[in-house]
Amino acid sequence: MTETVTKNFVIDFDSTFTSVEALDVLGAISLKNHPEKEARLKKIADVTDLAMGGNLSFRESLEQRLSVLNAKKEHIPLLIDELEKLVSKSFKRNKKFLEEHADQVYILSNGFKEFIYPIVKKYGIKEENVHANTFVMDNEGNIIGFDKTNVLSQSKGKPALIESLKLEGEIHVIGDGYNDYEIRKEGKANRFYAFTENVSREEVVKNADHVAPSLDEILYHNKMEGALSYPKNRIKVLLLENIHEKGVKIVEEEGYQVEIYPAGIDENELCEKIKDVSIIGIRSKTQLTKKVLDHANRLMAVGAFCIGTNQIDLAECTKRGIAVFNAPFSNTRSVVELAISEMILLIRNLPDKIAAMHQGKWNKSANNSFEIRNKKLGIIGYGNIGKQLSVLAEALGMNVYYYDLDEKLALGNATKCKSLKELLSKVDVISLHVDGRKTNKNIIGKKEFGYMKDGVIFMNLSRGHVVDIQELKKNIESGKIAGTSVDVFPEEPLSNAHEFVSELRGLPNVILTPHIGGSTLEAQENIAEFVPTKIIDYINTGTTTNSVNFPNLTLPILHDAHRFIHMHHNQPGVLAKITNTLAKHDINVLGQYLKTNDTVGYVITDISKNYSKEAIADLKKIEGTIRFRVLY
Ligand SMILES: NC(=O)c1ccc[n+]([C@@H]2O[C@H](COP(=O)([O-])OP(=O)(O)OC[C@H]3O[C@@H](n4cnc5c(N)ncnc54)[C@H](O)[C@@H]3O)[C@@H](O)[C@H]2O)c1
Ligand SMILES: O=C(O)[C@H](O)COP(=O)(O)O
Repeated sequence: MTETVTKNFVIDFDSTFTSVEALDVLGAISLKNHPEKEARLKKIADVTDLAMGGNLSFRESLEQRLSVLNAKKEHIPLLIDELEKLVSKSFKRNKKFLEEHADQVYILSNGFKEFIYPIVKKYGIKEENVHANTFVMDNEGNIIGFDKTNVLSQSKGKPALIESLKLEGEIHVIGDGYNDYEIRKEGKANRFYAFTENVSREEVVKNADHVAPSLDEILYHNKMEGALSYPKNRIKVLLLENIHEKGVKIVEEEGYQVEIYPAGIDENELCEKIKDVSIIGIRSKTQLTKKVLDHANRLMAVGAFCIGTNQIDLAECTKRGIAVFNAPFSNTRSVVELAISEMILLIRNLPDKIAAMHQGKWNKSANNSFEIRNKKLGIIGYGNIGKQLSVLAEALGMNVYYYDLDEKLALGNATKCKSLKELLSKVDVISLHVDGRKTNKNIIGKKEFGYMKDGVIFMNLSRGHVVDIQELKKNIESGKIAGTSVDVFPEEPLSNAHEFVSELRGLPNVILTPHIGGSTLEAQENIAEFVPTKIIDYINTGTTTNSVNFPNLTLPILHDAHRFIHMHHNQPGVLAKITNTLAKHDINVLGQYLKTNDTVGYVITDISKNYSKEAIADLKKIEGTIRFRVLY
């Protein structure tokens, strides 16, 4: 039989249990109306930093800080109120762990018991396990010093105190300061965790046995059950292509490790970078090919921070149990506004007129300038963008015609065309809004240009490969097409530093834009909020709402239960095998959810917490299993 060793957790208070230095907060309270408030607060913070980095003796720092604080007894309840709100997030999250392990949890602080104990007792921590300094006050309640006989007010006080406790078992110290590391340095602890959730000090991190960005990490490292099945700081996120800062902030605040990159990266580089990444965020440029996915050993989710997902090998993602999310509506309006503006510019021949003006040519004339009112607009692809364009164009007085592969409801007075040929031969302005599926390659080529009316306006804001560029060029040069706008190209530069190469450069009445249909700040902000929220929900609860490749399931939040997430190839008998395995291991099912699509099945089982490791092993072994994970 293996003997389990008792683990004692010795936790620092300031900037560890709480996210701040208590004396800084006390200073903000006690110096509220003091004329030297700012200078004194700065002095307190500077002195704290010097001491925490090991560059000033603790006693000296304490004396200096108390002397400028001007604090009184009556400030202490106010300080407690403030600090209660500032308990570190991962300590708040793991309250249950602290309560359940109250005998092994100690607070060891050079701060003051008068405010520490009232806060930590709410987390089940015992008074006798709280070791800290105590204030000395005068008769009027002014804080005039501290108990100098307390070992914690002396240099190397923490190791000395730990020694005096004569704890049985291992001692694991958790803290952000050099004085916490000193316990380990003096040989009084088995491990020192540099706690970096609130502050990271080079000198401390450098000496740590383990750097812990959260309490979850420490519990996971010790194989102890905390609030989370997996520490968020272990989840690496790679965000490419200049994703809006709001998106970066959301994933950072979730506690993930985030790396950002301003542009797209090529396949080989991506193969390297993606190896230990759990979540990748891309836009339209980054190609997530089978080769890249072959290197993605840990990938759980892909966020397409755009509408199109043709740059992602969705089938391969599904096969590997990687959920893909996009932002299906967040930039729709931006594309439509650009399309409207461009058709007005083109029908009035403005690109050439504007260019001429810049060369000093004044060409005032109504020749080849028309209104869009009463013109026929042909929309190819009547999806979200196509429909939105239909509504706005009609409001401007256009007669709308559309063609879509699928049956679509005609909005307003729009007229459905039975074939692409019918649409192309009827309309004055053509706007392409099909999706980027592979079979849409060159759907507009020689034959299709041949169906179009002379003097037509042609616009592509969908995907580059859907138009045969050589044929487009010929038809512009021949004058058949009177005006063109192209926002998307078969080959696009990887970043703003690369040259844009295209045969369309320099042609008359042609607007070329650098794939910016969806590039408005409003759209980018909406996308940056939408996509991470879906991914975080998926990671935390298994919810797949809005996933483009997984069956969509919206799941309840887990309360006091564990969740088994089983993803498998859609083949007969898997659900029965899951049920049998659960029964075989006597597992109490609290709820079950199932959804399948053509290729995969997604089964969620919420269960009581008691189950064996063998049950998990058996569930993973079920034939057809793609991915299995446990959440709590
Ligand atoms: N330029 C940009 O910056 C920008 C921004 C956003 C979206 N887009 C692109 O715009 C396109 C449309 O986006 P959406 O949100 O409307 O997509 P969507 O999926 O809602 O609509 C696409 C529509 O095209 C139809 N379709 C597909 N192939 C067709 C074909 N060969 N003939 C006729 N109809 C066809 C589909 O049935 C669907 O109704 C996508 O390619 C998207 O990637 C570009
Ligand atoms: O699919 C999209 O939403 C557009 O093509 C925009 O892509 P982008 O985010 O790369 O500009």
